[in-house]
Amino acid sequence: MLLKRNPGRIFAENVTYKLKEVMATRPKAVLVFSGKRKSGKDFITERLMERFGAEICGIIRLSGPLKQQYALEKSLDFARLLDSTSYKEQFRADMIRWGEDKRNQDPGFFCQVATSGDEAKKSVWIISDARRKTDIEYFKSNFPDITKTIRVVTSDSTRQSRGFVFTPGVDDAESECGLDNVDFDMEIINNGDDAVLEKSLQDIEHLLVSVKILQGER
Ligand SMILES: Nc1ncnc2c1ncn2[C@@H]1O[C@H](COP(=O)(O)OP(=O)(O)OP(=O)(O)O)[C@@H](O)[C@H]1O
Repeated sequence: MLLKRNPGRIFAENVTYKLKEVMATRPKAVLVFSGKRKSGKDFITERLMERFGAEICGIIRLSGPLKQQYALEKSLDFARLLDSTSYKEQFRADMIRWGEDKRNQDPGFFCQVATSGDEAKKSVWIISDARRKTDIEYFKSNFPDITKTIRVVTSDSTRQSRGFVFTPGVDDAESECGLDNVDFDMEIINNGDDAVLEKSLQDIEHLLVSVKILQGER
């Protein structure tokens, strides 16, 4: 039965039911990737997404919401914070401080914001860029049985061949080194050997079959 449309309220019984369903939806698997700069996190997570399909998998970048939230709270132009003009330079130092303050108040803040969008409605969350222990703790504590941590391991020489140059202040900072001494559920060696990478992707595929997200072997 349709009820009268009323702004801010649910206006049909069957819609109420569907909305509740959406709000109650939780992922069936959370794959949390980390790795050094140029290790291949984006490359591998995009490969996985192509393999399993965008209807099943959402790629979620934890680094995404920082600028958006900062712009929102400070009433700034978000688009201009993203472009390559000098606009963002006026705010860079303050934005870094603001991000640290937010994390100190609530270590899961950016994880929570990043997983509030449309991609988070998919069954499999591919978190492409965990950088801190608190990122991993957030997913392990909120989704204990379904979170798998995956480290992309790549030799320095391979990273250099992909354009990596050690930059003091970046490559020795917490955002690069915060997960150096953590045990991961799985490692992917990504030194450019396709057969080795394929075997790791198959292992992830088997994992998704085992939790009944994928049906049988492809
Ligand atoms: N297995 C691979 N085979 C071929 N090219 C690869 C492979 N892995 C990564 N690359 C290439 O290496 C470069 C760096 O990879 P990518 O951007 O995925 O790294 P990243 O870990 O996401 O880096 P950053 O942390 O700097 O964003 C890209 O050009 C990517 O296409």
